[in-house]
Amino acid sequence: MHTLEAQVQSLCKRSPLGLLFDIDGVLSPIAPTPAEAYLHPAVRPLLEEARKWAHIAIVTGRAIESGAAMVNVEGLTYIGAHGLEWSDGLPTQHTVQVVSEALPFVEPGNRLMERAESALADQPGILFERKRIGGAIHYRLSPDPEQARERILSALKDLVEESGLRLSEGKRMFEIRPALAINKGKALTWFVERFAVQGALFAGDDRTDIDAMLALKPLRTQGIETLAVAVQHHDTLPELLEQADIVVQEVDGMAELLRTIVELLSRQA
Ligand SMILES: O=P(O)(O)OC[C@H]1O[C@H](O[C@H]2O[C@H](CO)[C@@H](O)[C@H](O)[C@H]2O)[C@H](O)[C@@H](O)[C@@H]1O
Repeated sequence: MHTLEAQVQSLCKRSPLGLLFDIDGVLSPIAPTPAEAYLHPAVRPLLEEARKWAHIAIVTGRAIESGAAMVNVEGLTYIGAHGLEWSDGLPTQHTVQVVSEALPFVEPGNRLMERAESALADQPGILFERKRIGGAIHYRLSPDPEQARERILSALKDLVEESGLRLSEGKRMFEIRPALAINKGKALTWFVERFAVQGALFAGDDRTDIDAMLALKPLRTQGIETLAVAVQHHDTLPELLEQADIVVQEVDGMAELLRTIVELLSRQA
């Protein structure tokens, strides 16, 4: 069994190196609402250092503009909406590319969010987060989260099926997404190919991050060294932990791991 340190050391020797991070629950502690979430204070300076030696991607379920505004480091690849939106650098300074297959879902996604807002208008503690395509329906602030979850599911099930979109689930929220085979796994594979990286680390904490962890596995057969990092919280899914090579505790643990990576890379340089 390799120690965490040995695994990280071995990965950091690979060049080019790719480091890919989810945001919420990984670089940013979970907050009551999306707008209240902020980057862990140690993370920004560490990413600014790490980008000197590695290709870095921020792979988030948030709309790209929202995720990038939180991280706010130039020179990284920003990938939003689970792989649908891309930007080479901060979207305030670079063009956002939207995956072309997703464009026909813009209007249906808007309509579905409108219908969801009407259908759930009387449900307390629900927050609607609009995105370019579809959006998220949060129930973290609901007085009875389990009741709210069931109510959202039953209100949306038929609407979603009729619309050609799909529902996915995250922490205390549902997401309306295009019914396309584009996810964080696809995004990770594209990023690895694009920069021809020989080592790739992905860190995630939630259900949609499992796609990215699974996408690391076939890379190993191509000789690419990979590391799947699970950031564990009280509510972490066992399915995510099963796919992880290493587990760190909470966002503090992630920040510590990032510090270790930066120290290793700077020593090598
Ligand atoms: O892929 P991620 O970067 O982890 O994004 C996943 C979703 O994160 C956000 O929601 C989650 O974090 C919020 C702030 O901490 C929290 O209030 C909410 O309960 C969580 O589900 C974001 O708002 C979503 O758009 C992302 O899809």
